Amino acid sequence: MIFVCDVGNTNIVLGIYKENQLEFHWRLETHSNKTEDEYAMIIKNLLSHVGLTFEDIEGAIISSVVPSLIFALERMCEKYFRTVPLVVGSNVEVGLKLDYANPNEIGADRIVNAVAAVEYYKTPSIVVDFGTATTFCYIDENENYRGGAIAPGVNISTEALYRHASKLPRVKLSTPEHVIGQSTVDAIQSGVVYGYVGLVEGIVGRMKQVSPVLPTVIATGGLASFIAKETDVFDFLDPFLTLKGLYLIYQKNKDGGR
Ligand SMILES: Nc1ncnc2c1ncn2[C@@H]1O[C@H](COP(=O)(O)OP(=O)(O)O)[C@@H](O)[C@H]1O
Ligand SMILES: CC(C)(COP(=O)(O)O)[C@@H](O)C(=O)NCCC(=O)O
Ligand SMILES: [K+]
Repeated sequence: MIFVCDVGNTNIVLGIYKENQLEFHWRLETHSNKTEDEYAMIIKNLLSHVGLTFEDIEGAIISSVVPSLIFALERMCEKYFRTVPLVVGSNVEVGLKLDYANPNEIGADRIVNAVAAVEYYKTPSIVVDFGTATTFCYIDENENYRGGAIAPGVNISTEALYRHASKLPRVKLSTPEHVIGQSTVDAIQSGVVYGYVGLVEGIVGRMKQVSPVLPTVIATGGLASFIAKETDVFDFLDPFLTLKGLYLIYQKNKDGGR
């Protein structure tokens, strides 16, 4: 079984692949100061809950946009799974041309998403990942990663509003009944939800305008299903795109590609 793990700024999403299928998946809170031992014990419990142990894990791959956790999770794999994990970004072949001023700068999650998009969907494509940030990545018809856009995420945008305006409360992320809000809470929900839908449709629309062929638009990330309910801009909703990409990269590299 193969352990796949994507560390985002809010959540760590992890899964177990067995015979090319994602058999189990879980979501943990990201704590950038947690140690390899702490994460190992959490994961030990999750595995045991589905009847697995560390010994069942034959290989591992990690992508992380939180640098301090790369080392901890690498150590965890070595110490508890007894396997050296592949880490996206360090000597791992992803099989995509990265057309970016400095390719080392690209978030590992964005690269992994692009790998999965190329494998599972028709290019050109736009991957929209709704996490702490919302990222948009354009992959052209020659399967080149061409960059994209990074916007403040849905939750942190809402958070900023409540933190910086004394009279505005923290509100639950929820679609209001009307765009014309009749209370402060309704008005904030309208601004956040419809504002965000506008942002997404706007960026995707502009990317379509500069794409020679109509791109396939794929949504992923923890908040994708929430936004997808409010717009028809997406062709596909694929919540596990990042884990799928990790498994593809694992397979490309497992036999000494490193
Ligand atoms: N099981 C879930 N279903 C729907 N939304 C979720 C779920 N778990 C977390 N979320 C939402 O997704 C957000 C995190 O999205 P994610 O893509 O994991 O972010 P990041 O990659 O930046 O850590 C959380 O803040 C939460 O609001
Ligand atoms: C843009 C991101 C913060 C998104 O991370 P996430 O929302 O998944 O936590 C991450 O991909 C990142 O740190 N990228 C580096 C900059 C870049 O991709 O150009
Ligand atoms: K992510």
